[in-house]
Amino acid sequence: MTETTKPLSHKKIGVAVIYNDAGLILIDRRPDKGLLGGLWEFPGGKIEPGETVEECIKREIKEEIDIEIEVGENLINLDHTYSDFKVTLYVHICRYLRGEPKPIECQEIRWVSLEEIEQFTFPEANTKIIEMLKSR
Ligand SMILES: Nc1nc2c([nH]c(=O)n2[C@H]2C[C@H](O)[C@@H](COP(=O)(O)OP(=O)(O)OP(=O)(O)O)O2)c(=O)[nH]1
Ligand SMILES: [Mg+2]
Repeated sequence: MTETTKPLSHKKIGVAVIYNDAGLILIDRRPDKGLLGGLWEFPGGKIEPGETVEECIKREIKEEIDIEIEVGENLINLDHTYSDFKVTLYVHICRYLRGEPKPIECQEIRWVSLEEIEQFTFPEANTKIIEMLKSR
């Protein structure tokens, strides 16, 4: 018997952990329909050809949430394999600058503390990110 295995698609994603001046972190809830539907995430999206991670993060946050941020240090880069695709998440710590957050591509946005974040369900790949944030 011959097994044909299609290579998994591999997405490279810039991810923002955005802190405001009160020390809260911005999270958003993915649409119910589609991939990882209804789960909470840190805002971000696909890195386009020719773009740096920092440029990607700034652009995605403007497009998806309509706020301005300062992209700071790299927290972690991590690979994760879901059942039918792979991701590499390039995660940066960011600072909220200005603008009223708007749920343009998500269903809900919240500012939460690191203690509260436990109560929200994130994709599997995020476990490590949250662990890293707690150990800082
Ligand atoms: N932005 C973000 N994406 C995350 C996190 N954790 C995690 O596993 N991901 C995954 C989910 C998605 O597959 C991918 C983000 O890509 P995306 O939301 O821009 O695009 P997508 O794959 O949902 O949609 P598509 O354009 O491929 O149809 O990274 C996270 O905390 N933030
Ligand atoms: Mg996205």
